[in-house]
Amino acid sequence: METKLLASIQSPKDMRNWSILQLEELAKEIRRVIIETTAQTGGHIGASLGAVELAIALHYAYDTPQDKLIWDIGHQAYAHKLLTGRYQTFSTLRQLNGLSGFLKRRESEYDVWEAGHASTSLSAAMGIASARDLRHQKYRIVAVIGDGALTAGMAWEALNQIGQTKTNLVIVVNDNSMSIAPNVGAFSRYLTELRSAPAYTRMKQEIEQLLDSVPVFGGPLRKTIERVKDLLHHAVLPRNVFEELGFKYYGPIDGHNLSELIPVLRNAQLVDGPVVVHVITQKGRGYRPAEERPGEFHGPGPFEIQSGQFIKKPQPPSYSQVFSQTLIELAKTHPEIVAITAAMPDGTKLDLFQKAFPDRFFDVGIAEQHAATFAAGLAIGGMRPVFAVYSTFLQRAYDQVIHDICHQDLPVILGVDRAGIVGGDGATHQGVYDISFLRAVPNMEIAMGKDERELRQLLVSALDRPHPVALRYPRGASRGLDLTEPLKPLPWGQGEWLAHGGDATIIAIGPMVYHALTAREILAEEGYDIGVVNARFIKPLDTALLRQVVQETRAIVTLEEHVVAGGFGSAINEWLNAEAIELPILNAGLPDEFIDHGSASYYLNLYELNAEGLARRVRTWLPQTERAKK
Ligand SMILES: Cc1ncc(C[n+]2csc(CCOP(=O)(O)OP(=O)(O)O)c2C)c(N)n1
Ligand SMILES: CC(=O)[C@@H](O)[C@H](O)COP(=O)(O)O
Ligand SMILES: [Mg+2]
Repeated sequence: METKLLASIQSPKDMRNWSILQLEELAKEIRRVIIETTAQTGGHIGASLGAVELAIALHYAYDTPQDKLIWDIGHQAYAHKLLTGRYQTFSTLRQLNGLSGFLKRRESEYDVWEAGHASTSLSAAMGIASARDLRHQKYRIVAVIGDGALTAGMAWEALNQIGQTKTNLVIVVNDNSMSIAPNVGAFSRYLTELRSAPAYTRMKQEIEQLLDSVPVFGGPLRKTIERVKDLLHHAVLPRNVFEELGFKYYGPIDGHNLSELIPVLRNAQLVDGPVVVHVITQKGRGYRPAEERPGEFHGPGPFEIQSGQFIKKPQPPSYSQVFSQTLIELAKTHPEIVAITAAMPDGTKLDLFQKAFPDRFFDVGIAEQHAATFAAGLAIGGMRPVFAVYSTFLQRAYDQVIHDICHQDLPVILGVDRAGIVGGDGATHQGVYDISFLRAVPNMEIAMGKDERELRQLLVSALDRPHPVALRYPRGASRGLDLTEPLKPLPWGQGEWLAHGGDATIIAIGPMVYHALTAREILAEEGYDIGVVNARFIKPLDTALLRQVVQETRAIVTLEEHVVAGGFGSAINEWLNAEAIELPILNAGLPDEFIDHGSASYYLNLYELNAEGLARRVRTWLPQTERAKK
């Protein structure tokens, strides 16, 4: 791949005196590198291809890293990575020990803000701007936020403050009219209207340029000119929402045209007060399959460049798919079932439900907090809301779960998707905290089946519950079990004693049960007698079953793909303590540290949570418990 220009850049400074033609050539090289790399590694190709010119123009117009460039989410910032010294290591994107798929402060001084979750950039920018102002510093700050991320309340909370304080801050609204799926909501519709009013904006810019060209001789005349401008705004042109909130607005601007972008970004820096630069881009720009199928190319796995076909081994359906298909089956006879997503119809596979029941499906945008309270309202109104949400994004809605769903004890079902280690997205996206934070909330019931068959059964059972229920299931393919048998409920609150064992019993949750069963076999060959319990329920615990287990076993091992702190094992510890049962207990789970990108199987092995690792741990631990007794 010929990448002469890109290879010559060690830092953005190296391209700051280049011509527009050279920059356009650079954009082509960057696109090729993004396409060829993500074809191997997978990753957020669509958004990143759409922001190539934007990244070039920003680093060209601003004196980064002295000036602070903040990217919302960070999934669109591959060009930023390539321009800031990471071209040589770019092939390690999202791989274990390689570059993060998002921004990482430890990776580069150009990565001012780390994210992964949406809509944090404006608050962060406002915080940095306040610190700058309080410390009488002079650098510039620019935040890039997508139209999707602008559907979140948090972004508006920040706009509310920025518009009032009038600090110097530039916000680039990167508008491609897409979230992961097509963007939704009234504000998205409003942006579309703004997009289609270029004549309005041009006219306004022309008037302002004309007035700006009048020489200013001091205060009174300047005031008059400002007044004329204001009058013009009101008399001739309606002010848009950003202007009403106190921002100067430039746009809409072609986000792929460097000759347009660079001068506007430079102008924006000169304005006293907050500015919005509204930039129109195309998701997947420059790679036909991604332009044509932007949803599929938001964050795919590896693909074949020529055909745009994804390279996928045939696999059983994902847990998300099983969840959604089961919900569809149930919805046929339960007209009260409605499904909710917060901007993840594809990832949660609720897009299938949407096709089957368009009127009973709601995509509320990147608005997990609203989604949770909206679900509570639906429950009050007599519907049976099912909010399918990634474990990591449910974190956003914690207060709503406590205050709106659980406090009122409403029968909302949370489909907690991506529960466990997620792989390439890494630390910001791991679904490894939800047991701890949900378990603490009164009325909440939490379950996780050992496989997709149990997921289906648990969903049927959850429908009969008069309380909030969280059903956890992992990312990726299920086990491939036959799912043709008629749907029937599981007895609520009951675990499954799969194997008896005197030396120790492993009490596991979710698909970890299968690792426990294999560990039992490995240890059996060495003479250990190990039992296995499929707990199924994290809350309430099946205490009747646990009481029998503790009478037959000399030690307990808990196993979960979740942090140990406050997790499933902690629930068992609490119960043992409450019952004054003195048995040695080993809590196998994830440590108290953020877990970076890398495959789930790698981390399960590293933390000795897979069958071999668990067998190793039990083998070392059991003799210690015996010694301790003596
Ligand atoms: C709180 C939260 N919810 C959901 C997501 C999943 N997510 C990642 S990117 C994205 C779409 C963002 O759209 P936009 O900001 O317009 O950026 P684009 O991809 O279009 O460039 C979504 C929903 C997330 N990262 N954070
Ligand atoms: C950036 C982001 O938050 C999403 O695009 C996320 O990466 C999707 O994850 P899945 O691949 O698990 O759907
Ligand atoms: Mg978008």
